[in-house]
Amino acid sequence: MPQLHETLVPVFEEVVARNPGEREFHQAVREVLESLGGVVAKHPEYTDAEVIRRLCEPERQIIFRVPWQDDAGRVQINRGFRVEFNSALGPFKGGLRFHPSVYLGIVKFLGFEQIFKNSLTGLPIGGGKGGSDFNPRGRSAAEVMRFSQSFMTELYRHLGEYTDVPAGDIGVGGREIGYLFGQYKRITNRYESGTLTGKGLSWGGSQVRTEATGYGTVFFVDEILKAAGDSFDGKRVVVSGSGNVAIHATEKVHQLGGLVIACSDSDGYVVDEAGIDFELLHEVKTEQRGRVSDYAAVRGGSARYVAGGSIWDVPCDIALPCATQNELGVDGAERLVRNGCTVVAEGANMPTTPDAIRLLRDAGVRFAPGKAVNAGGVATSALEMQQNASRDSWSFEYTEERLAEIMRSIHDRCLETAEEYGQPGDYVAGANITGFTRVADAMLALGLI
Ligand SMILES: NC(=O)C1=CN([C@@H]2O[C@H](COP(=O)(O)OP(=O)(O)OC[C@H]3O[C@@H](n4cnc5c(N)ncnc54)[C@H](O)[C@@H]3O)[C@@H](O)[C@H]2O)C=CC1
Ligand SMILES: O=C(O)CCC(=O)C(=O)O
Repeated sequence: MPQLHETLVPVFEEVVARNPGEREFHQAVREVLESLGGVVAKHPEYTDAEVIRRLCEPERQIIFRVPWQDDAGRVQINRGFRVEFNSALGPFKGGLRFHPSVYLGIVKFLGFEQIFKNSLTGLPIGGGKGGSDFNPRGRSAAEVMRFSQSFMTELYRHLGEYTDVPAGDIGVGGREIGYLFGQYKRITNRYESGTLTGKGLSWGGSQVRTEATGYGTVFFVDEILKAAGDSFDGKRVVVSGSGNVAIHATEKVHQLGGLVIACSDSDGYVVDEAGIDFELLHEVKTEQRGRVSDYAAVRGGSARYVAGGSIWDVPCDIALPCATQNELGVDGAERLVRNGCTVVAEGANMPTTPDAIRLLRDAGVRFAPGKAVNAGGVATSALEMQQNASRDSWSFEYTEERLAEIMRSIHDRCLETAEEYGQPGDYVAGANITGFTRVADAMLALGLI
């Protein structure tokens, strides 16, 4: 494990002691602190003002009961969370995750990552995240609606376009945002569009928000390739997951001349040598709420379903983990390297374990972290807020060009910062230092908050 700068050792020890059992949160904090040695050495003012210790402590954490009734009339109780991590740059901003694995440590790791990601976008948004241990799998639309309404019945009092603005994440897409926004509007008697993003196009949503995280991921990889005089042309790409991010990453890879040959869900993966048909995948996974095994069954011929197993066994030039945290470990990384993969870029949040990241980088694989690569989703959410505030709506083409421009700028600033701190080509250091510096300077300017 890389050493921490001496002033950061007690900071990390304190994070572990004060947040027991929150493994993913410790992991996310450690990964950022490992990049900040050069920054604290150059800028003692950050340590003097305890900026990093303050950054590791959320401004506010909300945990609440979510009671709801299932279709059989039984009472169900879930736990809801919203961690409002840092608002130095703007209102708290970040998605809601509905998944049975959700607990405080997951929400805090996601909220912590979100601070630096949102800072990297250059837009005025702070960091937060929320969710529930509610499992939408197998639930009817009516059950999801009743759950979402109950969730919002508590959460609404903490939200607002200048306070805290949630969006989607795993298990929360356009349907759930609709139920949540409907309940917010009903309770507050305000059509406050800027309170949630990821809305439908006919009721305040933005063009490209649905596609933005996947498209942005691929725009970022395109910049990595261009920086080496290369392109997507003819590249074989493996994309894990098969949800919002994975589907739209697949679509954009195909538009740029690459071929996505595999995708997955938590039960198994599909290899499709003719290229994953993203429209069919969208139909099966998003519309019908099916599995990738259903995709293979409908697609027939070119598609082969593998139950269980690891998608990282599939030989590729570029790997895009787009499913969930810690899904790519040392075994998967070893296989990617052995099979000649040269670029790994994280569409998901923290999908690669620290050991796997080290292995990839030691083997010369260009590795880019989620907080930079997948920032296009939240950036387009901020564009949705701009449109809501000005009662305007932009065209698909204009919004996509803004997204592409933001991703280019994040990419270039990561490389420039990495160079400035003597780590040329290191996207992890570049993303962490660039994201940190903007927030840290704002925290210094705003006094002891
Ligand atoms: N939706 C967004 O705008 C953003 C999402 N992200 C991140 O991207 C990742 C995916 O999110 P979404 O696509 O929005 O969620 P989603 O709910 O639309 O899709 C998640 C997908 O991952 C699959 N999955 C879950 N666990 C898996 C496992 N162990 N192995 C393989 N597949 C698995 C699910 O079957 C599902 O297809 C998450 O890490 C999320 O935090 C990051 C930035 C923005
Ligand atoms: O659009 C947003 O506000 C949040 C997206 C998100 O949850 C993420 O970037 O991980």
